[in-house]
Amino acid sequence: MKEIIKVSHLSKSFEDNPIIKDISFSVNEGEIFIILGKNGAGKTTLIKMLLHILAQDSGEIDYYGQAIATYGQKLYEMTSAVLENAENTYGYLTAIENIEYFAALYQRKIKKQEILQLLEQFDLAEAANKRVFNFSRGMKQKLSIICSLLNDAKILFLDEPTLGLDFKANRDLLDMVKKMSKEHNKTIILTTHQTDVIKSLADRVLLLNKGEISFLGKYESFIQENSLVYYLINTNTDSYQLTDENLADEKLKKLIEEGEKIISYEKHDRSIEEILIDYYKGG
Ligand SMILES: Nc1ncnc2c1ncn2[C@@H]1O[C@H](COP(=O)(O)OP(=O)(O)OP(=O)(O)O)[C@@H](O)[C@H]1O
Repeated sequence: MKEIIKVSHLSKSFEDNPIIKDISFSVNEGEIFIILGKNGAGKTTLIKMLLHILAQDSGEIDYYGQAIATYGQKLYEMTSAVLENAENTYGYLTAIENIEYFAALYQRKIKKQEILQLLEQFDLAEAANKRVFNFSRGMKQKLSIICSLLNDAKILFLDEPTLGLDFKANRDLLDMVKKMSKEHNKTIILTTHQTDVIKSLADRVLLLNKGEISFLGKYESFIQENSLVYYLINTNTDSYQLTDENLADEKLKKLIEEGEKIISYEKHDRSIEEILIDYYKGG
């Protein structure tokens, strides 16, 4: 697997407040790499450094073995980004005009038919000729994503891309991201708080905690290493959680002997939500 981004000993503080502390990792070509961490963990800060929008205090970021600073304008041909709350679209232009504008910016010829198809795909066809300042947040987000896809960049950064999207748009976006990675070999670096996004997309995850990496590896390993089976007994007055099956059986017998009314007795696998809550509590 080809390594395309290499981050070494990266650090960043804001007003003496360390946000990223000496982290190192690399991103491989064609993978979907998800950066996780609770609110304020430094995900957006990290992405901005990877895009050279924000300068690091120390450490190196290399693209294809070459320092990020040497790329200049070329970095913007190689990468594309939809940042959190970013208003990359223009309110006084219509949806079609925005797409035409961005296509021209990226020197890409695009036919009206193709624009309409893109809008259709994201359920924006009806708003094609409406000015964007009247759009809802979700509609603007969808249009931003369409525009970010126009430069055909090899590396795509998506900061909470599904925020504000309705169910269908969410599903369409996940399908599209998966297709870009698996069929078009694009590298996707994404942040999200939504576990359906992690579950359906993640090849590898990086978990930021107090500015450090608390997990880096394949999504399957993340789940396996943190997996936990437990047994849950619910009575009409209380609930008991035990990790050992024999102890759970004994507890159940005892409760029955004591005359407790058992509502349910279930085996559970710890979910990704529970795993992340535990990590985030620790940070
Ligand atoms: N320009 C800045 N000046 C000062 N502090 C900043 C600046 N940008 C970010 N921070 C702080 O750095 C920390 C990390 O912010 P960041 O936006 O990277 O977090 P995040 O992981 O993306 O959070 P969220 O999940 O809420 O989007 C926060 O405490 C934030 O207040």
